Amino acid sequence: MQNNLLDTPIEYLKGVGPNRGTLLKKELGIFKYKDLLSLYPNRYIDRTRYYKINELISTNSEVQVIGKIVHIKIVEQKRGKRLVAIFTDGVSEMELVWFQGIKWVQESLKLNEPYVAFGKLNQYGKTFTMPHPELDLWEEHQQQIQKGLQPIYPSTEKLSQRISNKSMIKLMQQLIIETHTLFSDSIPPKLIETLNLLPLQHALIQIHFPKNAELLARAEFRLKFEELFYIQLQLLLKNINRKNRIKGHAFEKVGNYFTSFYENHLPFPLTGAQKRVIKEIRNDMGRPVQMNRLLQGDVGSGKTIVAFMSCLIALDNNYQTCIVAPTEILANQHYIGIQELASPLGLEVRLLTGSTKAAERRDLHKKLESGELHILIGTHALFEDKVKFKNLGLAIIDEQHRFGVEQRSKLWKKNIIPPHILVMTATPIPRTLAMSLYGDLDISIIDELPPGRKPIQTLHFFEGKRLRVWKFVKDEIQKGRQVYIVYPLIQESETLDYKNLMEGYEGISRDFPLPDYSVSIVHGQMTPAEKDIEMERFASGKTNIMIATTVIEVGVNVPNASVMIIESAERFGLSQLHQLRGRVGRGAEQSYCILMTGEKLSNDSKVRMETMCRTNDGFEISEVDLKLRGPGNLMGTQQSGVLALRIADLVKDQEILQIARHHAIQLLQEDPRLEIEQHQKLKQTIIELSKKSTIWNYIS
Ligand SMILES: Nc1ncnc2c1ncn2[C@@H]1O[C@H](COP(=O)(O)OP(=O)(O)OP(=O)(O)O)[C@@H](O)[C@H]1O
Repeated sequence: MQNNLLDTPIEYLKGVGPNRGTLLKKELGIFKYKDLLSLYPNRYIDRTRYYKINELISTNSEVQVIGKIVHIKIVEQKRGKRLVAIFTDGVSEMELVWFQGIKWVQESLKLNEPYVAFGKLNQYGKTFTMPHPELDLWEEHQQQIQKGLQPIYPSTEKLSQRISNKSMIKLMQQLIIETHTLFSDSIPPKLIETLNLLPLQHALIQIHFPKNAELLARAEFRLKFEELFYIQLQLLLKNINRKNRIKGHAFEKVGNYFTSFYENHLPFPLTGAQKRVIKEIRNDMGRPVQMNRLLQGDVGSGKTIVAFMSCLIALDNNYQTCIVAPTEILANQHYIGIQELASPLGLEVRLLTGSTKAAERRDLHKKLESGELHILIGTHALFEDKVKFKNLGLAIIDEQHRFGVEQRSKLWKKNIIPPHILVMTATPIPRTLAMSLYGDLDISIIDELPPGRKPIQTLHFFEGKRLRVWKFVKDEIQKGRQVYIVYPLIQESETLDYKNLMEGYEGISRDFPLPDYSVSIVHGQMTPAEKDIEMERFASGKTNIMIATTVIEVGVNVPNASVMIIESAERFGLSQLHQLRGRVGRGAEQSYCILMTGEKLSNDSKVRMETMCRTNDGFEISEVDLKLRGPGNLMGTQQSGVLALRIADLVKDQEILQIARHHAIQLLQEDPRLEIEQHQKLKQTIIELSKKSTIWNYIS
């Protein structure tokens, strides 16, 4: 579809004009013919069936009835006037009612002429009424082309006042008449045949004006497939292009650091999954092509050691490495973990965050430039221009969400040959989202937990059971364990009665008094140094209880902490709950996660609590989260461009997405540059899409 007519400004369409045109632009972002064409209906109403009045049963459903108006009256009541038309099909009667536009309607109604009345039903006593029906003379009704399922278009309050659904249908009919000869397929004929897809022209007509449910389903499939297929092609092409275009360091050498660590200093045997993933990374880094790999693993699956051993590959080839984390606490945790692994090898590991002192920074910058510094760990402070590596060979980016792409590319600019990139995610991402958001990256998954872990037991308690929970906590502390208690808010919300952290702190200090118990507290309003001191007190076992807000959500590693209590758990999203729970279960002891909530829970909250109690599998949890919250919310707004799908839905259309990805991969295996004749049209479409696509900008 690349004819100029489809690029015509929408106001030129017959029936639109400047005023409606402005509204369409403002309210629905429809600027051109082609934008209107892809305004797909929200739903459809079956207008193939005509009801007799004595067949009507349920109210609030939309029905159409054939009959004649035999009498019109105006009824005056305190609340105002209404126009009532008695409508009969020869056997029974019902009432058509108008509260507005009474004069105009009254003048236009014709007595004893056959009409089709369509609308929602109400019932008063035994009488059915239809307020503000869509009323067509039978003769006109028959002439309308549209007789199957009637589309209901997305609208807004403002728009519906000026363009009714009926007018929208007329506009769409007009548009299709004018443009349908221009729709031509970009999907290669072979694929259309393999998947038995409706040709584009049919699909577009059927999506707007479906003859029947079966054709509608085929049209939907075709258009959803096409949308997802094009996105997948763009992502995969991006990956191929990058591999062709962007050189990388070939780290062929397996040297002393890696070997010595593997042979002499491994703190534990690696799991099969860790070994497999390290191999994948090593293969990637051994080739003269930039690595762009996503490392996914559930909480506690052991990503840190994989990250560290990847660093060793670069270091063995005389290149530096860095690890970037989204928060200071997380950067700090990485620093502690990596430092511990690195110390037997005599590596220089440093931490750079917003709170690093000037003198420390100066020293760090110097060592970074001279190459004395091997592994730099930090926050986004690492992206500042002043930070200059001698030779950065690998950048590991720990992300909660896919953000910071521009910043990431800043790292590249620091080198002529860009570093290999390993993106780590703290939260498992549902497969479909991973395929869409990270479809341009190669993916490694650690799908196995270290051995000997006892699954965390998760229990949900209502507030009323508080004493029982406290008794349990005391017993666990008695056994030498440590406990986290997490609160959602720092300051009391005016509107909602949630636990306040400080109040909680006071309460807990009372319920768990010195000298038998000691309590640490960490929250967002403390300085990083204050947080560190408190974390350290807890980590070293000086305190038994850590009270915190979600600052401890990711990255905290205190194996002796075996109880996690989450207060007002209904306030947290699923992935947050799962992350918090992941702070326990890191040692050999049986661990517990206790979800405390108020008595009244929304349905969503119930599902969240049930899911948490049912499973420890982060991937399963992220699927439920995706269903509850939708892709946009799940991944943050930054991705809205990528996820602004016109017809497909990443939750409901997972199967179609997989088919689309499969065929996109297959097609590019045969023809990685889209060079063969039958793919030219497709190539053109993809180029056009990529020009304006947020996907493209977003990834580069
Ligand atoms: N193969 C293994 N065998 C035994 N213990 C392991 C193994 N791999 C990692 N661990 C231990 O498991 C714990 C969790 O590992 P790590 O901190 O790397 O997890 P993670 O994947 O980064 O999770 P999170 O994102 O929750 O921090 C650590 O205490 C680590 O020492």
